[in-house]
Amino acid sequence: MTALALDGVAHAYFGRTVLDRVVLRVAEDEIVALVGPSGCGKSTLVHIAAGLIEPLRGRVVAGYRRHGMIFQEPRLLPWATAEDNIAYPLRLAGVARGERLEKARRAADLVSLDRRDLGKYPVELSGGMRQRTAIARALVVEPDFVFFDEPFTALDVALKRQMQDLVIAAARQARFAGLFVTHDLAEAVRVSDRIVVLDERVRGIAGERFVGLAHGARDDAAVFAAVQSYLKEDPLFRHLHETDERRIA
Ligand SMILES: Nc1ncnc2c1ncn2[C@@H]1O[C@H](COP(=O)(O)OP(=O)(O)OP(=O)(O)O)[C@@H](O)[C@H]1O
Repeated sequence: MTALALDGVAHAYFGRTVLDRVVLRVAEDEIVALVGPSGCGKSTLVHIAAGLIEPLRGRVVAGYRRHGMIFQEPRLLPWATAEDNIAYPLRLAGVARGERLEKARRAADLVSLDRRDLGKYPVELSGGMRQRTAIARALVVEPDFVFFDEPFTALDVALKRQMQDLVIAAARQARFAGLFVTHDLAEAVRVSDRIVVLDERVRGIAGERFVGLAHGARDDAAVFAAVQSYLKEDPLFRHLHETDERRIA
């Protein structure tokens, strides 16, 4: 079953084509990472896929029922507590308060947010807790698809690692498919089943690789070895190596 299909998607800003004839499928339960150097169109593509930008040409077919979205900044409502922020999508959907809060607490448990922190306002939370709150808000609607747009880029290395584990665990537990934008190849190897490489020279997808590691076997050493082998031996990743100065590996 296909959770998401992009067919011949094209987009341009002020007449400059950024994406052209992009074809991409995401299967049910599959997490696909979109990687590529800065400016190659990753965010544009994920925004089109999520329905936030209308493509110039082509179409997006959503096979999922409900989706969540996690951005680089948590984008929380400053005047609402963590709990009310998490429950907000349910409020918009007209869910009764009791059920809303119960679901918000369950989503908070999924991302290991402490119950004691749920009554705090965003300004009282650490950066990690704010991002956990944003993840819980995406998961509260029980999505079967989640869009991630560089969600952990602003976090420090240890926290980033924790959040990646959390996504992997949540994806397995809640069984959602996802499209995960990152410029960090190590992150792509850790969280995804398949890595799709964007290249601005082809205005779209240059190629893809399945991550041949079992989910339980993605420790630091295995991820590092996979990244090194992609960068050194696989021509598909050469332009990442050459052009992305923000690369971590
Ligand atoms: N709203 C916009 N108006 C004009 N140009 C834009 C707009 N958004 C993106 N672009 C341009 O389109 C290209 C692709 O941008 P996009 O943000 O999709 O790339 P990206 O791969 O996500 O980059 P990064 O990794 O730096 O976030 C870039 O050249 C960017 O400058």
